Amino acid sequence: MATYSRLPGSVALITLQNPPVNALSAAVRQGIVDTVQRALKDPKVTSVVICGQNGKFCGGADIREFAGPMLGPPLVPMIHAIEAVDKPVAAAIEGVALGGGLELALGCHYRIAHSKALLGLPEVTLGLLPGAGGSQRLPRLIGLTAALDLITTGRQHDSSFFSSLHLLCVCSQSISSVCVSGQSLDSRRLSTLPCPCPPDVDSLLDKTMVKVRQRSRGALAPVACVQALMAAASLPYTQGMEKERDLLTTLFNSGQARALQYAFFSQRVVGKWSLPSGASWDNSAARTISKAAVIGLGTMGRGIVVALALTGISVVAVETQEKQLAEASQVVPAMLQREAGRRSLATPPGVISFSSNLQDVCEVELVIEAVFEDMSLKLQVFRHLTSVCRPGTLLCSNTSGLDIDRLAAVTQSPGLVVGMHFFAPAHVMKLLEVVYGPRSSPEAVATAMQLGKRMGKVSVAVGNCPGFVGNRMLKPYLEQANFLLEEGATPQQVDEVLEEFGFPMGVFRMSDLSGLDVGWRIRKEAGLTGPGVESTRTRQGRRYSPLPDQVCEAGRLGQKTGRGWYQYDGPGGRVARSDHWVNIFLEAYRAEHGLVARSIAPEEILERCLYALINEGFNILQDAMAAGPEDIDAIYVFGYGWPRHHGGPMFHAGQVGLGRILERLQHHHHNHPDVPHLKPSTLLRRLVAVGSPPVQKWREFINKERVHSQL
Ligand SMILES: CC(C)(COP(=O)(O)OP(=O)(O)OC[C@H]1O[C@@H](n2cnc3c(N)ncnc32)[C@H](O)[C@@H]1OP(=O)(O)O)[C@@H](O)C(=O)NCCC(=O)NCCSC(=O)CC(=O)CCCCCCCCCCCCC(=O)O
Ligand SMILES: NC(=O)C1=CN([C@@H]2O[C@H](COP(=O)(O)OP(=O)(O)OC[C@H]3O[C@@H](n4cnc5c(N)ncnc54)[C@H](O)[C@@H]3O)[C@@H](O)[C@H]2O)C=CC1
Repeated sequence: MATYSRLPGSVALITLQNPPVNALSAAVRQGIVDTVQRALKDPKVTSVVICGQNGKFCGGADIREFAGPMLGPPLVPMIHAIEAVDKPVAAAIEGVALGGGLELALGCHYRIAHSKALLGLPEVTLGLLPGAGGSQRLPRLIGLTAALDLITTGRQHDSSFFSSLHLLCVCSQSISSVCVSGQSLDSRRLSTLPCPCPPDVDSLLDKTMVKVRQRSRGALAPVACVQALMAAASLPYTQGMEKERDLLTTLFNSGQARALQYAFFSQRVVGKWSLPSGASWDNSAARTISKAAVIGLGTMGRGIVVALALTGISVVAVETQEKQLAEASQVVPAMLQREAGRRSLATPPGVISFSSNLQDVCEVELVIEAVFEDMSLKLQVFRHLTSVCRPGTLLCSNTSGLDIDRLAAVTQSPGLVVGMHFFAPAHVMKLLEVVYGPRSSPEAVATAMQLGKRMGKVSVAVGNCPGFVGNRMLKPYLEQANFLLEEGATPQQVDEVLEEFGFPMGVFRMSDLSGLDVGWRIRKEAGLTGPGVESTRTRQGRRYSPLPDQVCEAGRLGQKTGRGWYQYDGPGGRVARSDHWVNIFLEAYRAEHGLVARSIAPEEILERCLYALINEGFNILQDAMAAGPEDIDAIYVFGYGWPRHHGGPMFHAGQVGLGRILERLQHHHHNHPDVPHLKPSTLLRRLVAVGSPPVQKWREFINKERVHSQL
């Protein structure tokens, strides 16, 4: 709702009230319409101020209402009516003015903001465009060039940024006084202004269109945003608004908008974690960490040190290899400086000390181990840590998938051991899997989750199983990609199909970037390859492709060696080019194993890679290794480049139709009975049997089925 009060004198104050962010629900919109009418009718009122309760102006349209029928007064005529009134209306912005909130402010005649307020039009991130006049009013106020950038990226900025664009009349530490009465409002109605455009407007629009198509392949909203701004640049306001409405209607009814809105809420759902034990975010206290240590300063350890230091935590960084230590002590401060600059932090706040002696971690409150993926080495490090650290120190491992319980078992306090699985580069990637074992205490989980949040990560609590959630699902995906090569595909063909779907990189380009030795080491650790293991296409009772092992044996470890599934300009090169060597190698491999190459359709490539991964997601939910589909989807969107406009693998399964996924898995499993990952999961079958409920209902269904022992 919105409340009305008369300030001493002649100012009417309208306060939006809809905690936590005063979103424009039907009730708030009705409140605005009613209170503006009241102010107009009151002869004593000469000006109106609109503000938000609890120091927040408005977080935009109420996203929760998008799923139901539109009730209450529509936003566009409401804002238009405000702009048309003959008493000056000012928006007094504190906290946030986002989306529809900023559009409301653009309909007001004046905008003043607290210096710490955050403003922006993030609709594109929800699969929409600023459809309450924002795409037409903003460029008329700040010019086409700046509006294109803001609307197509959805970026949010503080008041000083918007002051410099003349969007705000006042930006100060206090917004208690506004004096706007007695001046002509003609020039204050943004819909009446021309849209300032640069001389090369067509070229600007063309270039922006190319850029947005490259940046988010297959996403509809950024393209529609550019089209709406083209209309603002070339059409009168009324026609521009018609274009805005048409584009918004198309977007609003698209699966992409539903996917992106689901992704918004998933990110928040995973913060409200709960464990099978009943421990959860609201009943488990977290410790605040101020001193931490990182063990092993390779690829991951360096990034983790930077991520910790950026939050103001003092870090002891330990590395046993002299050369690695010397290199890290040069590289890490530079990485820290660069990242602090990128985040506009004046000076990196945390203090880092480098050491080759594990004894130096004795004073810290939390340790993150990031040594090689080798269980016996990790056990040795954990034994050592438990003997040198103070009692009560949290011991965490960055392992990609090894058993956290085994590590916990060699320590004095198994309850204080959890996995903190970062993603490379650890100071940049948003995802953190927090891995709990049966003995991990709620306090340890809560502390790791909160530490992740402090580092700006999306932290997801996951159970302890090989590969945890993300890598466990990646395994069948990679496996299918390798099988497709055996059957006749090339790395480029597979990558093109996956990139067309929206992944920033196909599976082979991604593997080259991560380093092919990472998986090789894991397969060796699992006894699947290495000296003494026979080079057959069946291992441990199931189909196995030795292709990636043989590529590594040829010294091709990906970008780092300048050769992998592709060739690069040299070690560390970034541009992937197809490599004749790979084609010859694949032909020789197929001949050796009596395989006849066939032409494989893009649909088969996509189905086999994605549905095998999704099927494992259902197995993970069934095993209670993830609390719900949102957890899996957040992991894939934030850690594995799953295109956000497809919501995440589990959401995508719902969009495709669970019946269809089941039918295709059955088909592929029939053709490849020696691939257990293609056998449809029991949970998937159960969901189809009960009529394929929407993804939002799965958590409840799974819990019920578990109680009745159906899973
Ligand atoms: C605001 C934030 C920056 C706050 O961040 P933080 O403090 O970190 O808190 P959070 O945990 O993120 O959030 C707290 C809490 O609030 C909930 N929440 C936040 N924002 C919203 C919101 N806008 N609506 C509802 N709920 C919100 C959040 O979920 C949390 O709750 P919890 O989940 O229970 O924990 C940050 O939250 C943020 O960035 N929020 C999003 C801001 C945003 O994106 N705003 C834009 C919204 S879209 C918009 O405004 C759209 C438009 O302007 C277009 C006009 C729409 C017109 C209507 C549709 C008409 C359709 C016509 C065509 C169809 C016709 C036909 O079919 O025929
Ligand atoms: N590289 C990746 O993309 C990811 C790796 N991981 C995991 O992170 C861990 C580290 O991986 P990377 O950084 O890639 O390995 P890396 O090989 O780049 O670095 C490991 C470092 O640990 C050091 N080290 C070995 N034993 C040590 C000891 N006893 N004490 C101190 N330092 C020691 C090594 O000298 C080396 O510098 C592994 O468990 C890996 O599975 C997790 C996520 C992603």
